Amino acid sequence: MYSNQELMPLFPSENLQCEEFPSYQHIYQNEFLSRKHKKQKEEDIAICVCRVDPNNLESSCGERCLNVLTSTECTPGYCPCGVFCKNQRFQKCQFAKTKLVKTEGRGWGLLADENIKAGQFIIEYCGEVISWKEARRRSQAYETQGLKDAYIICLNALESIDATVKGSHARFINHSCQPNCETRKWNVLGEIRVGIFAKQDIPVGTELAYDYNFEWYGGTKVRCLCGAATCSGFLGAKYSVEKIPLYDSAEDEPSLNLFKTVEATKTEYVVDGKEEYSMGMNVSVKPENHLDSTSLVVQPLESVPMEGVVVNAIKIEESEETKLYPQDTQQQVFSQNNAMISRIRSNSACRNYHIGPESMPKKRSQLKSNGKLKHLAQKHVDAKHVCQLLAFKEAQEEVLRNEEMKNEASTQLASLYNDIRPAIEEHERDSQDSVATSVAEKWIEACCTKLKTEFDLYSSIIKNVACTPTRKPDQAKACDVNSVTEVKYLGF
Ligand SMILES: C[S@@+](CC[C@H](N)C(=O)[O-])C[C@H]1O[C@@H](n2cnc3c(N)ncnc32)[C@H](O)[C@@H]1O
Repeated sequence: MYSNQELMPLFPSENLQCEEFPSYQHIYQNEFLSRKHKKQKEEDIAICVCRVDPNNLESSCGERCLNVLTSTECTPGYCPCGVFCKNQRFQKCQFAKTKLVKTEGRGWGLLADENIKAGQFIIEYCGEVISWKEARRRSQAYETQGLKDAYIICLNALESIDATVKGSHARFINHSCQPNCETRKWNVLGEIRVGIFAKQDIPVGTELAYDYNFEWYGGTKVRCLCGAATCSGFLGAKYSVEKIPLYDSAEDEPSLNLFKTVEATKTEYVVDGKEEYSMGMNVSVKPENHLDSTSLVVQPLESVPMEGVVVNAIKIEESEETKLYPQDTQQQVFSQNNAMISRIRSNSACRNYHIGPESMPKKRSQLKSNGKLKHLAQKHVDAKHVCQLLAFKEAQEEVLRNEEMKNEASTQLASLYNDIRPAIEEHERDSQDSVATSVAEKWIEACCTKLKTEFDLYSSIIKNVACTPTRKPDQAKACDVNSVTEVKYLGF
């Protein structure tokens, strides 16, 4: 942490007329460059169950409010606490008092101008909301222009906030490896916003700092002057930007067919005759209350057309095996059709749902020991082919019945996909953060039905293959697999 002596408060933040002072435009809310600000749909509004306590008005929508617990601000007009609601801090710009200071070696910084309590919302990190691609372009351009300070942080998997040209005072908060603040993401009227929150009680006059390693899209490596005993040496930190994994908590591992692989890199430097190193950067943001850490703030590959919508790079091996496991035509259409593995963050809990015909998480078993992907083509047993091998009519009928149910569920899922595609795509374009809960629920239900019917089919096949007498392969081949009734029962 910085001692007060190291800091030189020059003037209160409202007095920005100073020759030295960097030129930027002060803004009070994010400006969206590549899309419109999202309009919250009524069905997506999360309404808490808080009640106003007439004896304690300050307690309305406190820490036990359902919305607060899920890092969602209450929507005016919908909150049962009405004007007494305390959960609209971003919306009402309820910032702590801060002051700009000139630091030694670290440019400008932001100081607490009042005692701040642990957990308190301090200020919103505002700027221009841009795509990751634009962030990368700008970052390189700023570097080329020789800009020393970097102001781009991650907002979500596809977007960043750039406070270089336009921003709030949060742009002046410096990095510390032992920070007194942290960034948290909040859902405010359907948009994700980044706030700086106190990690601990912060006495007036203390410089505010958070750990950039979780946030920052810095360009060149900068020697860290935070002075902390645990200082990592450089800003921009644990993983190099180019090698950030796209981590999806639902899959519990980086998905290799979608994103670049992770490699913690170590970049070596010689500083003051000593060899030092920095490690790459991590860019996740902790949600309020640390309920989970599903925020995905990573760099998608160029080839990913939009968030979560990927061309499934499935390689189908041509072999005898494919006769027994022909690809389900629907599955193929889906795969070729940019199978959508969409990340839907529910309004409330930053949970991730997968939406899309190929919605099943990839299992660890898909990885060979050498780290390469096994062929990911999902195998679908040809039930009719299996029936050829079964000797009993009952067994064949059971398998075929289950197959029919599975096919029905697949067809339903396919038609539902077409029904909800516009809704999904609209949301993907608008924010990549939320899809109407009703859409997600419909989809999840259909996915579950399909999974259940698949399970029933495969378990009936396993059961019957294990328990029913089977035919010899040559006898089986002679049968007409399209009609069960024509199968001759040989009865072993
Ligand atoms: C978001 S800006 C912070 C405000 C900046 N100091 C200014 O004057 O505008 C980030 C930049 O501040 C500088 N900086 C922040 N923390 C630092 C630290 N601990 N050590 C050295 N430089 C730091 C780096 O130049 C970094 O690119």
